[in-house]
This record gives sequence, structure tokens and C-alpha cells, in this order.
Amino acid sequence: MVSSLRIACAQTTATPDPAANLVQAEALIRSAAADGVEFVTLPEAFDFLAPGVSDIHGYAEREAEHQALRRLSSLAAELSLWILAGSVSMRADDGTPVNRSVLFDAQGRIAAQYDKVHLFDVDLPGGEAIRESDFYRPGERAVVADTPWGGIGLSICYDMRFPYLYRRLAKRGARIIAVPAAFSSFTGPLHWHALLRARAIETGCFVVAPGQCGDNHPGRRSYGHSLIIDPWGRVIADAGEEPGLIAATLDLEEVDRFRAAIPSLSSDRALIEEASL
Ligand SMILES: O=C(O)CNC(=O)[C@H](CS)NC(=O)CCC(=O)C(=O)O
Repeated sequence: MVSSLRIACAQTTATPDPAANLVQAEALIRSAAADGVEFVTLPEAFDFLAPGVSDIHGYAEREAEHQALRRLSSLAAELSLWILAGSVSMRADDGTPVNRSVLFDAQGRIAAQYDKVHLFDVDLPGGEAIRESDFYRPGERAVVADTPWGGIGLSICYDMRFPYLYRRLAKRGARIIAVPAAFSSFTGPLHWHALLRARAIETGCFVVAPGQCGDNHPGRRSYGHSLIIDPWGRVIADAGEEPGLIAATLDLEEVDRFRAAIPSLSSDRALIEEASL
């Protein structure tokens, strides 16, 4: 297993214009490659962010016809790097829309796919209501992708509020956890750093969280602050509020050092009933 990985988050502002979104993503992927990055991650919905169910269902294509996926596959092969399409709006083989993370290897082949399990159905104070389950069918499986750097656990945005998913990913071999997001600018300042640092500390994984930033469309603003976090919960890189790239070289042996020092991942006492504590 290779223990050093140069990884990047591309922070973008997706809009309802898929062609422009792809231009923005491609420029950042190319500058990552020029910086020696071996694995570049893109935010949730980096290909398309629009307000309505009909917009999303009109846009979503199956894998073979999906423009953004085709482009990323050829970029991965051309530049010889891994790319995580944080998520795309697409149709599963049976035609149902899903919010899906797609991981390409350095030959441009799909190495893993994950459908967002926890959909964002909320009523925010101030009147904003979002019903993501009107748009997509939720996933039902946790996914750890096999890579030259060990297991990478896949997750998307609102999933970060459900710690059991991350414990499962870590116990199934994840050493890095990806959390691509389009986090709301309301919850961002309160929850984003705290939840992501907690997920890193609880699992002893590196957390890589590429986020959207800025105004996506009238009525929707994303928090930004893409993060790379080490297993101790230290923020190694924070992208702030503007579009751009952050990169870091991870020493993956830090995962083993952390877990040897603080074995919380393997010291569960599941037989103790809650009532007896
Ligand atoms: O709908 C799309 O096309 C892309 N999906 C998203 O942007 C999703 C659902 S609206 N955003 C989140 O999950 C934000 C979670 C969040 O902000 C929180 O947990 O506080």
C-alpha cells in the first residue's frame, strides 16, 4: 500500500448551466495535475445545481450518456490521476434519478459508485424548505473503494450527520473518507467544521471534503470551506469562500499511529445495554 498521497479538493460554484460547470471543474483538475496531485475530488452536484425537481429530472442521464461523467473519465486517463465526481445527478440503470458519487481511477475507469443514503429533507429557520427525497431515490449501501492508498469511504454532504455510517466505513477498511458537499450557508458556519473534524477523530481517518461555494442560483448559497483534515482532527487545508483548489500531501501512516495511540475504533463495549450505564 502506498503511504504518501497528494490529494486536492476543487471548490466550485455550480449553477443550472452544465457546460459552464464542466469548464470550471476541468480548469481546476488541470491545475491540480500541474501541481502533482494524484487524486482530485469535486463537490456534490458539481455538474448541475438547479432549484426544481423538473430541472434535475430533465438534466439527469444514465451513465453512458452523461456528459460530465464522460468528460471526467477522459480527463482522468489523459492526466493519469484519480478523480472523485463528488456527485452527479444521474439515472440508475433502471432510470431512477440518484445523487451519486462516481470514482474514476487513473485509467478513466469507474472504480466505485455510491448513492447518497441520507437525503436532505429539512425546514430551515427563515422559511427555506428542501425536500431532496422528491429529487432522488436514496442509496442503501455503504461503499469503501479499493485504491493504491487503501480504502476510501464514500459519503455525501448530509450523510456527515450520521456517525454510524462512518464507523461502518472505517471498520470496513477506510483510511480516507470523502465527504463532497453543497452545504447550506445557514448551517455551514455552525456545523461544517465541527461535524467533519468529529468524523475524522472518531474514525481515525483523513477526511477530504470538497464543497461548493457562492451563489448557485437565486435563493441558494453554498458555504464553501472545502477541508482536508488529519486523523487527529487538525485542519490541514481550508479553501475559504472563493472557488479554487486546495491540496495536501497525506502521510497515511498517520492513520495507524493515531489508531495505535487512541484505539476507540476497536474498543466498543456493545454488550453493555444503554439502560445499565
Ligand atoms: O440537490 C442537489 O442537486 C444537490 N444536493 C444538495 O445540494 C444537498 C441536498 S439539497 N445538500 C445537502 O445535503 C446540504 C446539507 C446541509 O447543508 C446540512 O446538513 O446542513
